[in-house]
Amino acid sequence: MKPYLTIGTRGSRLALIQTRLAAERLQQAGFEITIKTILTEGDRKQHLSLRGTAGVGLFVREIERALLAGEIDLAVHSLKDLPVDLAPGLQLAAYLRREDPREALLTARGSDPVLRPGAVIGTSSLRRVVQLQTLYPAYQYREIRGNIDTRIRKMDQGEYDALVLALAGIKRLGAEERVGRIYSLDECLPAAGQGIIAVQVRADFSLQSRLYGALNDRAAELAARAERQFLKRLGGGCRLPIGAFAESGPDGRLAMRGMVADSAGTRLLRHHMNGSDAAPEELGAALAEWFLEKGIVDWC
Ligand SMILES: NCc1[nH]cc(CCC(=O)O)c1CC(=O)O
Repeated sequence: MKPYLTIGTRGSRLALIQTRLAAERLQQAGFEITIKTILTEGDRKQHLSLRGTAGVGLFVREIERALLAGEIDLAVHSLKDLPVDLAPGLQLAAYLRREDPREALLTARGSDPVLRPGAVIGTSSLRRVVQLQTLYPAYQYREIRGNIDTRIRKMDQGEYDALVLALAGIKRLGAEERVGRIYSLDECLPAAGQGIIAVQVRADFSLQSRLYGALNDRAAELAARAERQFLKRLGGGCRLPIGAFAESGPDGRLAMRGMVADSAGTRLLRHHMNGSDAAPEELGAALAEWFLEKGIVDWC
């Protein structure tokens, strides 16, 4: 196998940091790495609302096209931005160790999370709004677009009093000093795959197994497979706010929680189940089944 690999990634600062994490490990494993940045439709349309199905895969399709065309050998993604259905012929070969999956509140001063009633909190995620608005009803949640650095700048300019963002991205960007508080998983379940970096490749068993050996974290893989199966079973065109988090414990156990709400947040269900790390997809599917039996399809 050739020791040269070209990695494709989005060009955002976070995407490049994540790609370098993977690249350094591959260099240690003896590969020579070139990084190629790819402009995606999502990057071009930063200002548009990505809520609903319109946003699915916007950050991914051009990268998948480059993979299929052989312009790159692997792609590094934030798993939560990857649609459950990858382009035909492409697969995930490895999952990097999960960064903290929780959500964080960022304020301009970082240390002071006490906000006045009516404070404007920027988030683009309905999943975050429906979970947080019942706990913190005094705040106004307003949509915000752009990559993380752009969002922080908008807050510093006074457009927002605070932001809710994935702690994983904040940590990787080294912006922890902005974090005013961290929401527990009981307060706000993350998006499926949040905090996990995934490596996508063409079907090529030899490259896949070498990437798996050099990069894969088993706990992240189990969580990713359970959480993505949960999404897949709930999916089918209708985009309700969905949270999911799976964690492997002792004795081969896999524990998972899920949250599904309607888009107004008036109906919100949470449930958890245990399964086996020998069958992460089964656990994700069983948990999804519980929600489907509650009739969430009628919430679409
Ligand atoms: N949707 C954008 C996105 N994709 C990945 C991350 C952060 C890193 C991660 O969750 O792995 C973010 C920013 C955010 O949601 O705050």
